[in-house]
Amino acid sequence: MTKREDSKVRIALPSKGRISKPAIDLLNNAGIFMQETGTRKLFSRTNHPNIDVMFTRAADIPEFVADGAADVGITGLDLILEKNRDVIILDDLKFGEAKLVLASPENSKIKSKKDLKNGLTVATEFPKLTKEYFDKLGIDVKIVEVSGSTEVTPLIGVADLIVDLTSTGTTLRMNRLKVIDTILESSVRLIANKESYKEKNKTIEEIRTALKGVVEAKNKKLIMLNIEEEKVEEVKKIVPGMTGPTVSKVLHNNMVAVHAVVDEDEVFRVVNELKRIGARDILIVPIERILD
Ligand SMILES: Nc1ncnc2c1ncn2[C@@H]1O[C@H](COP(=O)(O)OP(=O)(O)OP(=O)(O)O)[C@@H](O)[C@H]1O
Ligand SMILES: O=P(O)(O)OC[C@H]1O[C@H](OP(=O)(O)OP(=O)(O)O)[C@H](O)[C@@H]1O
Ligand SMILES: [Mg+2]
Repeated sequence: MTKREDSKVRIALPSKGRISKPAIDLLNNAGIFMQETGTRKLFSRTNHPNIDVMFTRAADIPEFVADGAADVGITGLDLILEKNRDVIILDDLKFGEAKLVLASPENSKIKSKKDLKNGLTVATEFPKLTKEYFDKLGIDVKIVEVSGSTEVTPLIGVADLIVDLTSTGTTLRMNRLKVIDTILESSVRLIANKESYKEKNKTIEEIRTALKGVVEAKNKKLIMLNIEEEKVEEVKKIVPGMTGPTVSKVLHNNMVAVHAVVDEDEVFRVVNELKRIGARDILIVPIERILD
């Protein structure tokens, strides 16, 4: 495919599957909105005249970005490494977290890595990563490439082992499979075409910054409270904040208002500790973006 000549930045997004909606939501939260929507749309303009979007299968995105059909793309690290295309990985977008694992049937003789031996058959959608894994171990296996439902292959006698993605572990359990080893920890990445990254650097960096701001804010809350001025040092110990909490004077009394960013899973502890030292009017507010 030849490289597009225009100066627009085209973003390749997964058209279906589990990372499609979160990828679109991420762009929207970063202030980039598709103008044309609909399940069968392949291209869309956005609210930014210099950015457009292309929808394609997640597995094809590394290829389309490498050959310049798109300038940047959003897809899983598993697919980026499996397809082995020459792209720049810009950022971890911290969704679509899954492990690529080697698994065997619960009743199999292969119970751990040390039971692996030459001649086994392994079914997978990831032949390259599977081959690299076994090559590293110096074990010669037969790899059967499948395009889905990998977990049933041991049950129907097609394979001794599988290499597949798992997140909750439900599919493995349902098919009576157990994990022998983790080959890769994957999540969704922002990738760029090498030439585009040079030629269209300003717009690509703007997109990257906008997305990063949303990713940074994801598991964070803004905490706001009022407290007596002399308690500020105690507050600082409880709420470390990003670059220290912001403290501002409240008129008419000896109170100060404190603002700080807190990890979502710290909120429970922080609120209880703040209340204990006399904090009042506590507000916990969602954050849309953090730009440093
Ligand atoms: N169980 C999972 N949990 C989290 N992320 C996953 C999981 N399975 C896959 N992913 C991530 O999502 C990417 C796309 O997988 P998904 O199965 O949604 O798309 P697809 O295979 O293109 O679509 P479909 O399965 O509908 O044909 C994977 O490459 C991986 O990065
Ligand atoms: O650990 P779990 O949460 O059970 O997830 C694991 C399943 O998720 C993926 O399949 P997906 O749902 O994308 O369906 P697919 O096989 O049609 O791609 C993967 O291929 C596993 O089958
Ligand atoms: Mg799938």
